[in-house]
Amino acid sequence: MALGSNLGDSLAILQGAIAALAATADITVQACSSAYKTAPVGPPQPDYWNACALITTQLSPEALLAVLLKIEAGFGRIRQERWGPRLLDLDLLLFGQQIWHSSTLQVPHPRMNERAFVLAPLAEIAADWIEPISGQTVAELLQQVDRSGVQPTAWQFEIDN
Ligand SMILES: Nc1ncnc2c1ncn2[C@@H]1O[C@H](COP(=O)(O)OP(=O)(O)OP(=O)(O)O)[C@@H](O)[C@H]1O
Ligand SMILES: Nc1nc2c(c(=O)[nH]1)N=C(CO)CN2
Repeated sequence: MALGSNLGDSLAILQGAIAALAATADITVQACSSAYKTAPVGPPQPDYWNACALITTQLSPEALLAVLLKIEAGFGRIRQERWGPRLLDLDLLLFGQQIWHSSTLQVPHPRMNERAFVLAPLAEIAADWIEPISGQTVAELLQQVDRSGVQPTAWQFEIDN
């Protein structure tokens, strides 16, 4: 899954979101990318901090989405404009090789293949994962996008399940 924040103390918020996931029953955080500083895609807004986390869960994709939305709300996520700045954004990218299409949930995330701010951190922890619609690995997808707006950093997140 993808984490993003461009309001408030973003690194602390992302760390808090990881801790909230680890503290959720039925969710184990297996790995986390380092933090990436990324230029905003979409309306002019502050730079983002982005990361990706690899989790295992017993939850269904829909139940997992509900957890993500609850954690976002817990950090004061106020939905103003689409693609506008936010304290915390949690997106489900892949759920194994499953493909989901409902009114509230599309997996794989429909815009992940064009987003260097997603693919760069994701390739750090899941380079060999296959995106089931294109059949390509995360590493291959990353090769196909412009990474100029994505800056890796040495910032590591703590994981304590
Ligand atoms: N894979 C997914 N991960 C997270 N939310 C999803 C997913 N698929 C659909 N959604 C739906 O998207 C809704 C809007 O999410 P949000 O406003 O955060 O979009 P966004 O993050 O601004 O834009 P984008 O979807 O391009 O990242 C959520 O309430 C959720 O119901
Ligand atoms: N750099 C960057 N740009 C974005 C991001 C994000 O996480 N990082 N999220 C968006 C809406 O999901 C829109 N634009």
